[in-house]
Amino acid sequence: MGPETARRLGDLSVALAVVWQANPIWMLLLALGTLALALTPAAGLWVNKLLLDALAGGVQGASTPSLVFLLFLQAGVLALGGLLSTLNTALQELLGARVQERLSLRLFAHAAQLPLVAFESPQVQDGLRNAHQEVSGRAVMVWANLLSVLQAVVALAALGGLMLQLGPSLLPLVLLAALPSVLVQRVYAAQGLQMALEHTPLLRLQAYLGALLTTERYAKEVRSFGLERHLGERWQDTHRQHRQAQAGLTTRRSLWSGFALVLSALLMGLAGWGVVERTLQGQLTLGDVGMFLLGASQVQGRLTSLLGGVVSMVQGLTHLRLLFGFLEQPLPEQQGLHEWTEDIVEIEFCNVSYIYPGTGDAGIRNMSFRISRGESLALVGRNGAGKSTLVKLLLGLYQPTSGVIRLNGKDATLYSATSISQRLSTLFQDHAAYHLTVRDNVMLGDVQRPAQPGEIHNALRRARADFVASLPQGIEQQLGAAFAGGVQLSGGQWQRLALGRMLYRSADVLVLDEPGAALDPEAEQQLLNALYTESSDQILVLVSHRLATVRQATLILRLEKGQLAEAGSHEQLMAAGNEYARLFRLQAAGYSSVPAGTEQRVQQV
Ligand SMILES: Nc1ncnc2c1ncn2[C@@H]1O[C@H](COP(=O)(O)OP(=O)(O)OP(=O)(O)O)[C@@H](O)[C@H]1O
Repeated sequence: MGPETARRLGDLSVALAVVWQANPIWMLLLALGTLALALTPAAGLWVNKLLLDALAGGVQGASTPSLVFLLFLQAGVLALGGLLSTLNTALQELLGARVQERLSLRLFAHAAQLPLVAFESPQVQDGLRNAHQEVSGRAVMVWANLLSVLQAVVALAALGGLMLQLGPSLLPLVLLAALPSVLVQRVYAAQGLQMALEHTPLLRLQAYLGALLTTERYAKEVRSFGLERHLGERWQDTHRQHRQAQAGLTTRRSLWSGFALVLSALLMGLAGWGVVERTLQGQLTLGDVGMFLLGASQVQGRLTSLLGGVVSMVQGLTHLRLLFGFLEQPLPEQQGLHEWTEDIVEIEFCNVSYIYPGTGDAGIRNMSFRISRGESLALVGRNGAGKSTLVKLLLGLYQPTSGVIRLNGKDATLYSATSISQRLSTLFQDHAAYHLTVRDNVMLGDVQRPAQPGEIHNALRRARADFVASLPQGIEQQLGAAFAGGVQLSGGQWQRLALGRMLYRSADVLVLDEPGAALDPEAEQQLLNALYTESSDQILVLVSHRLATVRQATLILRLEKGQLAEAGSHEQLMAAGNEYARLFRLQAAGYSSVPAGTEQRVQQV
């Protein structure tokens, strides 16, 4: 057995185990129903032959009751087949939904454990997209395909037995006639899958462009920049590329299928001529002719199902490999890592560098500093200086390329990232706006503890989210445009909720990346003043471009091109008189001076 076959068999057993775990009784019922269904074509055919022979005999005086009995028997076989098909379809749907649920949860759990840096890679995004598509009923389909193969084998054996009664050469001819179509199906199914895989990045781009045109998040910008047509054309371009490739495949498949059908009709004609000849010679009855005519197409149908079932099963397993391959991807080593259980009272970066994979030198280099409980750290610097990268390292979202991050003097890499992150709480620059209720937006900050209304109100009060009181349904108010009854908030209001979420979590370290992004300067100053005083038993980390808001920080780090350019308190940095001092004076002058003539113009307005 080759490695490819061995892997397929391995995948088959995993797929069947998944279905079994979803519901073993339904799985067995489906097997029983399918095998019972396998016997109905031969039974129908045999009753049909008896009926035709009885009718032919009737001319010479066959009994009416036996004819009626045979008619009822035929209707009964038909009805049984229909019932079994309906039952099987229902079982497949029910099983499919259960399997989808279980596999989706496994996929989400796996994706959640992937390191952020893997998540940011386009290859992983492609893999995730492909894997996500396969969680639907694919595993159940593989089981159904396997059953349909068994069903076809049983049905073929029964039908073949009947056909052999008509002569030895008929069955091989009929079987041969089904082969060309199956071969064409096999070849083009493989090519279709290959194309789907090659087109994954293109299809993801297409879906992304479609989302830009249809989701509320981008609607504002798309309209104000008039991007509808431009984005629509780019979407159409990706769609056209995929459509053209697909059209080529469809055309070739259709031509070959047509050719296969003609070949198959010729072979069937040959077999039919044999039956007619023997009937004319009196060797076969009218019932036998009827049995051949119906049976030949039944045998063809079953053979097509048999080979088609094998093809679909192999194809299904190839698709499932995309999912299994994703789930088999190694996750960061968690074994041997300790659970972090202490309060974090000190963070130390020792010569820490982090370079983004594949970028050469983007990231941060040789960062060293220490900050303790009750102190605050401010990160300042131009766009792209490395502030957010440093924050992500501190949050454990990235692991240092070199150097060590120490928490309370202990190497952070020896502890599980999840247990450390429970001690941290963050307000991200691009924080989420959950289109759920106000309560949800806050309590998502700590889903581990039961939500206490008092604590939610407290977090909202500390975040100065006073606007919640004026919402028609207070903290139960649905927010955003995604669902009915949602109230839309301003950028600053969403940010205050994100702040409430951060404060709701009782953390040792509070990290605020650009809290002033959506707050007016006064609100930002008030908020930070409160945080500087309220967080006396926490460590506060703040990223800001407004230097007025960082002057109270215990330690200010100015980053430049990924490196530490200046470090010290506000007073020390001002006394040093370098870039920080220059920028601070520049910003302060900007706030205090009113350009000449402005007052006069304002009065005129
Ligand atoms: N996911 C990423 N992959 C590759 N490079 C990145 C990634 N994120 C940031 N970078 C690069 O790393 C450098 C530092 O970026 P970072 O986001 O830390 O800057 P920043 O100081 O937070 O900037 P800003 O003030 O604009 O938020 C930049 O050169 C940026 O291009």
